[in-house]
Amino acid sequence: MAERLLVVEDSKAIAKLIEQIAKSLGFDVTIAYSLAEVENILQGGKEFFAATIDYALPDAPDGEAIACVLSRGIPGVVMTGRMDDETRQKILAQAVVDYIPKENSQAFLYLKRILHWQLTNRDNGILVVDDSLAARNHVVELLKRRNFTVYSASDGEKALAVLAEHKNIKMVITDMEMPNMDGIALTNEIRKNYSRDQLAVIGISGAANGIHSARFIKNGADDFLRKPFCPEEFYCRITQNIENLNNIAQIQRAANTDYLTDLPNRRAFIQYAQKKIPEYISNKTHYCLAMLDIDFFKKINDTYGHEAGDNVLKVIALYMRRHLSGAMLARLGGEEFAILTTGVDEDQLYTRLDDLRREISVSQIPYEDQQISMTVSFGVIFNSELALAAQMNEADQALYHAKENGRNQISIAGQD
Ligand SMILES: Nc1nc2c(ncn2[C@@H]2O[C@H](COP(=O)(O)OP(=O)(O)OP(=O)(O)O)[C@@H](O)[C@H]2O)c(=O)[nH]1
Repeated sequence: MAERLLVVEDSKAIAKLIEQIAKSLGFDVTIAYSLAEVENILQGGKEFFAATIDYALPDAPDGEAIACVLSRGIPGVVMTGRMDDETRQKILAQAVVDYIPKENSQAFLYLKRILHWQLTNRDNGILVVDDSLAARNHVVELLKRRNFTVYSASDGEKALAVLAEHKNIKMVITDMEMPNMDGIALTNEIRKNYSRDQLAVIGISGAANGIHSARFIKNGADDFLRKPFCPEEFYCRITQNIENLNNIAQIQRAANTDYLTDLPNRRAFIQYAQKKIPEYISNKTHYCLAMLDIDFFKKINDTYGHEAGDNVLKVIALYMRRHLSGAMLARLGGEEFAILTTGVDEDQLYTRLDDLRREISVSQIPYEDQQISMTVSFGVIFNSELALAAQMNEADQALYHAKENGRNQISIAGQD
């Protein structure tokens, strides 16, 4: 269900603009043009995910609407035409998500980013580590305002336990001096298991000189904040580090994914298989590595066109996902796919592959006013202790035999 945004704004033109921005992010929008309307709407009992609040309204010239909205527990972003320091201080003294000076069109682009973050930040876990309850609570409260999922710990040792338990944590904000394990030791421990691509660490210290910031960074932290810090600086650093991580994750995903089928690509398959196969061997887990190749795919392209061929590749990927959930499925390139999967025994693994083969062989893919039929062949190797490259080679040889023997069948490596 769409989240609801309350837009408090006396200018109809600006309210319309904010409404458009919010709708582009999927919000339902309610507009209030005055404080009286805000009170009226809030009495109606509707739930609001967040609000944008114009600082000056005809019946609330001095920011009175801010307190009214915040008192209902609605996170508020203040929009203001005033740029003076007194107004800024007055706004920041309240628990607002942010304030945006309405200087130019950049203000509305920034508002869009803020609203987007409010929606997506809940997927980002942040762990706050500080032995001082008051300091910890202050940081936790700032993060909650921005809708992050927040965890806390009172020292480095407890922090490591929380981190191990919650896989959604993307950032650790740690104080320097703490009993049991201080911030530097914690950062060091974290870096033994989590790379900077996976987890950001921000150090905090009250020390007047810069010695701690340098130590934090040299021990693997990504950034540093000196106490006391103002909320604006805090949010800028948090957001920048989280955005960096998300950008890296996006790039990594793109580098490991086949654009057409959205399956892992060859590189991702090899990386995964190289890690998993030794585990299967040492745990004596039954597994197989299989190559799947579409039969006479060139003919499908030649008969129906390349676009129809692309569609066939996508459908094959769908069938694979449906039949082999939990398996590593990849498109190696062209019309060749790879499967790495575990099972109860060889028979069960074989049956699952054969079910997939059979379903594909009776399926028909509608294309324009025609139906495309297709079959696939498999080469498979079971429970091999060979190196990955050799196993892939064996499975390829078996696939070659399946093709030679008439296609639409499974050929097992090592069997004639
Ligand atoms: N539509 C489409 N075609 C592709 C893509 N990648 C490779 N192909 C085509 O896949 C076809 C593969 O042809 P062949 O290697 O001769 O194999 P085949 O026709 O399936 O014959 P067998 O494998 O022997 O059954 C070629 O025509 C490629 O152009 C793709 O991403 N999309």
